[in-house]
Amino acid sequence: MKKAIHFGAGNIGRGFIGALFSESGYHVTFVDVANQVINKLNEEKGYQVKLAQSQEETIAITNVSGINNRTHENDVIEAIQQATYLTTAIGPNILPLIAPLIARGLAKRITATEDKLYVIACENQIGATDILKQHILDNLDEETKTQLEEKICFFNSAVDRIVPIQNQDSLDVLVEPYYEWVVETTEDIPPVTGMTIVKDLAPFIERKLFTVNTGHAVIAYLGYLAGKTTIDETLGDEEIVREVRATLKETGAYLIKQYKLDEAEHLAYIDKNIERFKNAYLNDGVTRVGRAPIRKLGPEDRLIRPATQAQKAGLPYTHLANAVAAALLFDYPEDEEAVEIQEMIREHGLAETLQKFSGLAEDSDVTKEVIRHYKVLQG
Ligand SMILES: NC(=O)C1=CN([C@@H]2O[C@H](COP(=O)(O)OP(=O)(O)OC[C@H]3O[C@@H](n4cnc5c(N)ncnc54)[C@H](O)[C@@H]3O)[C@@H](O)[C@H]2O)C=CC1
Ligand SMILES: O=P(O)(O)OC[C@H]1O[C@](O)(CO)[C@@H](O)[C@@H]1O
Repeated sequence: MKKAIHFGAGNIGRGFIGALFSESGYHVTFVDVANQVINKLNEEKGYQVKLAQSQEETIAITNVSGINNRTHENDVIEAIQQATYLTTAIGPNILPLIAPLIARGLAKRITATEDKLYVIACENQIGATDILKQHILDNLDEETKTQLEEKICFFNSAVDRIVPIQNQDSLDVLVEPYYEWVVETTEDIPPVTGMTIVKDLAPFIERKLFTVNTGHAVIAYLGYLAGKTTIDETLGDEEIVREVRATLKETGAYLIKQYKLDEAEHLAYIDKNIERFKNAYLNDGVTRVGRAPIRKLGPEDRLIRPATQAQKAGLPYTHLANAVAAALLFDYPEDEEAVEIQEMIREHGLAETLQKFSGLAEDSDVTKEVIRHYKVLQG
């Protein structure tokens, strides 16, 4: 049986990527630090993926097991020897932490087999696999690096499926029915059900990140400010729906210009995604979708990059600036990054905060527009 090793047995790991490998006839070894999940995977050897929709539909996932990478490093290295695919869905900030162990597994593998291994990071981040690859290379000597280039293939990808926080007592995962997994390669690679291959990922990942993720983030931050709990509840507020659509028209104008997209098709894509967000069966919390605001306010991420790109192209970005202001007001005390932003604003002010986390010059037009909106939202 073909094997895949997947880092991160969380929502996307079990509910999307691991599930697709299992459906494609692979044995999936999940690697995670969550002992409870790993033990359950080894005891139950399967779980259900439940579709968040009115009619009940579940998919049985079989042929799975788990390894705890904190306590069983050698087992992870062994599993890397056996795998055809190595994937991650672990969070962009965790990639540097798992890279040293992956590097050890790859160093052993390239001396033992000519078989190719395909590495794909499935994270909400532009160039996540390139970033993972760099962290892996940083842990290898020059000779191993050269051998690695011949035998290990690294492909960037875009992953799109909404998977909310789950009941932690069960391995079962509730997911939205829709999904898209786009992988960039020109090679012929072993087929995986549900994987779409493209030669150039840039338009796909930017379209996805700056529509699905920008839209979702706007709802989360405005919803949080309005005292809402879930995404669908927030979208019951027509004023917020208008603001989301206006923001996505701004990212859309940039995407249409940059990638020569068909305008009508892109507007339909925006509408489709707003409908996806309204799925009440997901019961998706604004604090999950708004999580990790420092990452979300990063220069290349879903709010800042479309704003700075729009500004450079002479396109409007005022609704994006409003979204950034709302993100700066996300003071959820259980989110470490939200707490850090609030401390930074208190101690150093807004302009310095945006300079530090978003790479914006303190006197830039985007910064000025964000500060203007911040004052309005703050009331
Ligand atoms: N949930 C969603 O709807 C979507 C999430 N994504 C992306 O997928 C990635 C994963 O997101 P989720 O599955 O929602 O997160 P999650 O929190 O459900 O899963 C992450 C898993 O990684 C594990 N982990 C954390 N640190 C680790 C370490 N050092 N070593 C091994 N395992 C570790 C955690 O225990 C957890 O099981 C993120 O990059 C996210 O942006 C992308 C599309 C949709
Ligand atoms: O997973 P992140 O990057 O924290 O952001 C949450 C976002 O990603 C998703 O999980 C889906 O791509 C959405 O639910 C949301 O837009």
